[in-house]
Order: sequence, then structure tokens, then C-alpha cells
Amino acid sequence: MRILVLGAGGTGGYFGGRLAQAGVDVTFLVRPERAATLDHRGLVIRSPLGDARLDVRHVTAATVADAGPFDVVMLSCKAYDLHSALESIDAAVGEDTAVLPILNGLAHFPVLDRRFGPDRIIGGLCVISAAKGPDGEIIHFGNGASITFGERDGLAHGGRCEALATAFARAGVDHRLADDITRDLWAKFSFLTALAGMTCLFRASVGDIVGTDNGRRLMERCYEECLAVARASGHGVPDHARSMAWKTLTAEGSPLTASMLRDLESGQRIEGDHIVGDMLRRAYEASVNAPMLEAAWTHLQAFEARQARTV
Ligand SMILES: NC(=O)C1=CN([C@@H]2O[C@H](COP(=O)(O)OP(=O)(O)OC[C@H]3O[C@@H](n4cnc5c(N)ncnc54)[C@H](OP(=O)(O)O)[C@@H]3O)[C@@H](O)[C@H]2O)C=CC1
Ligand SMILES: CC(C)(CO)C(=O)C(=O)O
Repeated sequence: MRILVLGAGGTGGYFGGRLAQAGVDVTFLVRPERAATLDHRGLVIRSPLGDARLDVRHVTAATVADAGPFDVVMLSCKAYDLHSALESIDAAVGEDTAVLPILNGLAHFPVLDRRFGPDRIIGGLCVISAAKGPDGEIIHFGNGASITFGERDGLAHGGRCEALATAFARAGVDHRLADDITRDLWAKFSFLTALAGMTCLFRASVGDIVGTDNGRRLMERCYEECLAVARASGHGVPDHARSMAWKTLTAEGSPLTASMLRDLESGQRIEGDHIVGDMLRRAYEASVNAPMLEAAWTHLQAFEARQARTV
């Protein structure tokens, strides 16, 4: 199986790197600056699951056409880069290529469906805390790193998801082939929106928020709003996923924050509109009362307005 990974940042660098490390046929599609770093230093992963320095095959938008087509294109850009990423992968997508996005959120699916046709798009998500460090190294915080994917229509599509599962198994990556990926996507979207909305709003970890007089109650309200949107959309989050999320969102002393807070505090662009803004629009459409999401989204928009003035 030939895999193209768009982006060699926190998620793409980690999961693509693990595949490459195991000898899976992986090529990274990167921008010129990242290509220069990969040439110079290789793909460096610092992780509690094992450090690595890998010489990885890579192309840029200008050269990808010569390397394709691929069996799978794994998309690991931030949502605000989606359109440029799609322009770049166009030449790599052939008749039988599948596209596996691992972005957070849901709003990229209709964009991908329109561009490549729904049959080409696999549902995917990942759970990890990782970022690109100052020297281009992938820093993996914490011990968990898993990827979940599956066919959104439940059909076989030539066994491409099984082939992907084989590749991840070979790389020793914790992975799951989901029987209902849409349900998993909604479960993660609901959890992440509450986590990102709240940790950004209060500029604090879960533990620090729930340790305050009212934090636990506010966290509960925010998560309840997200769950209500999921239910109204016909994708109610199953009990086990809800109780796991709730435990994580209210764990005393937990240092967990969303990657969005890391981005916000380091002055980078954020996926506020793709995550919190999108959930709130869905709340309005479904007539779900969502004051916590309104506060979280107002805060992120105000942050972005100030950020735009200072760059
Ligand atoms: N980081 C995390 O812990 C987690 C992130 N996610 C989600 O995964 C997605 C990706 O996040 P993350 O990996 O952190 O993001 P990063 O910013 O670390 O990595 C994204 C990479 O995509 C590259 N890229 C963007 N546009 C293009 C393009 N047109 N051509 C080539 N490369 C491009 C960027 O390149 P360049 O280096 O040139 O800017 C960057 O290296 C997001 O939706 C995020 O919410 C999900 C779970 C956990
Ligand atoms: C919740 C978490 C850490 C899980 O991967 C995540 O997706 C993020 O912070 O963006």
C-alpha cells in the first residue's frame, strides 16, 4: 500500500513517521521550508513510546504529480489550511485513491466530498497530544497515540480500510477499524468542543478548571450543550463514550488541555471556527440553547480579532 501523508506536523509527522519507521511505503507531501528541514535533520520524533530519527521520502506540491497516484492520502493539516492542502493533493489522487482526513471536527467532510466524491473519503480521527517543536521535531506529550478510521457508508470499498489496519498493525500503532465511524466522529467532536472551548476560555487545564468553585458545573453545561447538538443531529453519543469523556473532562488535577490552547498560547492560528464555531452553528440550526458555546466562541473570535491586529 502506497500512502501519501499531507503534512509532517504533530499528527501527520507522528503517525506517518511510525508507518515509515516500520517500512511501510510512505511519502510526505510538505511545503518547501519543511522539506528543507526534513533534508537537513530528518523526521525526528520525541516520544515516550520511543524516539526516532528517520530519513523519510518527501515531495512538494510542485513534484507530487511525478510520485502519484497513491492508494491512500492521509490529510493531517489544520482546518484553516484545508483548501491549500486540497490543491496540493489533487495531482496525487487517482481513480482508486482514498483520502483519510485525521483533522478534528466535521466541517471538512462536505468539502472533501464535493472535491473528490464521497466514495473516496474514509472517516478518520486520532487521539494524541503532539506538536512540531522549534527545530521541526515532533514532540509527543503523554503516552497515548491512537488512530481510528472506517468506511462512512459501511461498504467494503475493496478492503482499503483493512489494508490500512494492516499497515498500522505492522507499525505497532494503536488503531481501530470502526464499524460506525460517524458515531466515533461525533463522540470526539462533542468531547473536543467542550475541552477546547473551556480550556481556551479559562486559559487553564481541566484540573485547574474543575478545582474552582464553579468550574465543574460550567464544564458539565458546556459538554451537555455539545451532547444535545449531537442528539439533535441524530448522532447521540453512546453511554460508554460519554462517561469516558465526562471522566476526562472532570478529572481532578488533570494537566490536560486541548491542542487549541497550545496553539492559542503560542500565538499560532487556531481552529476555533472549525470546532467551536461549527458546533454553535449546529446548535442554532437544531434550536439547542447553548450559552456556554456562545461564550466560548465569542472569546475565540475576540482573540482572533486581536491577533489579526497584531500580526
Ligand atoms: N496536535 C494534536 O495533538 C492533535 C491534533 N489533532 C488535529 O489534527 C489536525 C492536524 O493538527 P496538527 O498535526 O497538530 O497540526 P500541525 O500544524 O502540527 O501540522 C500540520 C502540518 O500540515 C502542513 N500543511 C498545511 N498545509 C499544507 C500544504 N498545503 N501543503 C503541505 N503541508 C501543509 C503544515 O506545514 P508547515 O509545517 O509548512 O506549516 C504542518 O506541518 C488538526 O485538525 C488538529 O485539530 C487531532 C488530535 C490531536
Ligand atoms: C483531545 C485531544 C488531545 C485528543 O487527541 C485533541 O484532539 C486535541 O487536543 O486537539
